[in-house]
Amino acid sequence: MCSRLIIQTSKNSSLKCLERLISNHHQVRSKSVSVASDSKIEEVSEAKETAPPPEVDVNKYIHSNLMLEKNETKPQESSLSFDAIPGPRSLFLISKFWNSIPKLDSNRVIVSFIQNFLSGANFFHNILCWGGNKQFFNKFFRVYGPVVRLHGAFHSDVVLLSRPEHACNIFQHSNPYPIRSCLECIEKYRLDHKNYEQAGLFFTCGTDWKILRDTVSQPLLNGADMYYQRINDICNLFVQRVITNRNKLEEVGDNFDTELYRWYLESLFMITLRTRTGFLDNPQKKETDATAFLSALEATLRTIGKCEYGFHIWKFVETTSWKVLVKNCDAMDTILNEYVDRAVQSMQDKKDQDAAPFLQALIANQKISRSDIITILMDMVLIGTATTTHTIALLLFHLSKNTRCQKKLREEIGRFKDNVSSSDIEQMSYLHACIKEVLRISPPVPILSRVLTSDVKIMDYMIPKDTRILFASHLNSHRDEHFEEANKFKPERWMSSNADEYNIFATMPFGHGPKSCLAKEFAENQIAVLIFKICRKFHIEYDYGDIQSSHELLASPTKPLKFRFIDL
Ligand code: HEM
Repeated sequence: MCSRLIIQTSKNSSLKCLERLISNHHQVRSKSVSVASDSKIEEVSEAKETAPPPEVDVNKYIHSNLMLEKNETKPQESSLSFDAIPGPRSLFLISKFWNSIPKLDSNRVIVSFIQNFLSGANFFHNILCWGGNKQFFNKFFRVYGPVVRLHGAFHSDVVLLSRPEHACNIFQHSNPYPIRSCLECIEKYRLDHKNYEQAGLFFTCGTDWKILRDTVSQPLLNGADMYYQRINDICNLFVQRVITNRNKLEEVGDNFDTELYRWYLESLFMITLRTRTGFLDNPQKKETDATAFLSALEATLRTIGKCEYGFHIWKFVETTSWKVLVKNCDAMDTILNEYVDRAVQSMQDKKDQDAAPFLQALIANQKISRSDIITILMDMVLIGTATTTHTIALLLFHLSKNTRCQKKLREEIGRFKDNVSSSDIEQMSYLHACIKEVLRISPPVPILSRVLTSDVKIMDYMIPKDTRILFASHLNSHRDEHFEEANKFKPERWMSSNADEYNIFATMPFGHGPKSCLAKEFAENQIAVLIFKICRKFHIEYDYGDIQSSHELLASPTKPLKFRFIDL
């Protein structure tokens, strides 16, 4: 599996810069680059080649009822070439020009630079990845059909897909170590700026990724189970803040999204580090670690969008956005290190073997370094905050517009005592249906991305290994062919006896397969407890029109969350 690429350069360029150029030359993020001093550049696969990947039964990721086209499951037979896939002709012509350059120009470093800077498909990939624009995707599919190819310079093409059967085919052909390619600015921050050995769970692949993932998943759930009482307390604190912050009309201000961030971070650090961090402390007069962390996080989430869209100029020049990103990530990194130090110290002082199972599991694993612990926690902050709070905001909105659903949910919730346990939450089937439904209508991560690890045949087209795939899964949520009255908020659909017949590839809010969201259960549980507490206490209204999902890089609600929380 080791791919080797030797590139000669006559220029005496900076090694660091070359590393970047070469690693950017390829989309496959699993590889690292080492630079030889004799001006030869070698790319070597970082994956531990000696350890073959374990056999994985791909069928377990595929829904039993799923209808596959016969020719897509069989070994590849006759097929149309990759070049036959339709796509914008202008990109095709531009790519023809750029693809001819290596033959004319011996200086491939410059070529590599230009590739990254001007690659048409990279540009589109950056815009579309993680969300892009719904109309943009729809237009491509309307004009070119269900399989669209965006030609890129130097063969860096992107294929756009959306149909569930195509997703099934992609995931079925994925190997046990899938690769995704996005959020490159965070990857660069960690590898180049912080000089960490690994970029973190979200970015790594191969056996390194498997070690991180296996170490983290179960202890995260154990931590949540162990600290249920404290999760209750943190939600109660949040409800208390709502009561304090409401105006005379019982309406919260337009900083309610930040309030949700506070709640999420307080819960996350309680569960992972067994530490109270003070995000919900009142009043927040002076600057504390919590307030500094929160403003750095908000700035980071804003800046990630600026860095990721369009051309990635920051790969070569320190742009303003890049500097802002570094400053704020550094600030979070410093505070996170302090939190971890405190948690470790407290574990040692108390000699409490059961404390912080999450942190203990990480520390106990010799293969996990201190920087891995930081990147794991940081991924949970960066990915978990936006997705979890987005889901809660959109669910509150749908409940406010569907008073029948709100009433039904309250009836279910009323059957349980206020201090809720994990088994109570498990029994609340309508609450779970509401969460599933809001994730179907407005998935916080609307686009899934993969880099193909083998050739895959979609319809009659053969798509080669290493091609980037963007899968616009959110489009299916709004198609009546997959969900009756698809645009309506109908939690009941998930409780009917027919619910099993929905195609699992028609809605994938947590992604799919081995690299799907590692915190699905954790997130659903956190959301459930907070919604439980809110609906127990308040009737919810919203007077400012329709809140939708922004479909940006990390989706956010399109309107201020000025809910009315009316005492029951
Ligand atoms: C409603 C809440 C959430 C949604 C909808 C969501 C969705 C997703 C999606 C779509 C992916 C990419 C999956 C793929 O490519 O197949 C992902 C990955 C990931 N999510 Fe979540 N997520 C949520 C909450 C969280 C939370 C709370 C955490 C952390 C505590 C988290 C941690 C991660 C991590 C670490 C990954 C990368 C996993 C890997 O590469 O192995 N997510 N999430």
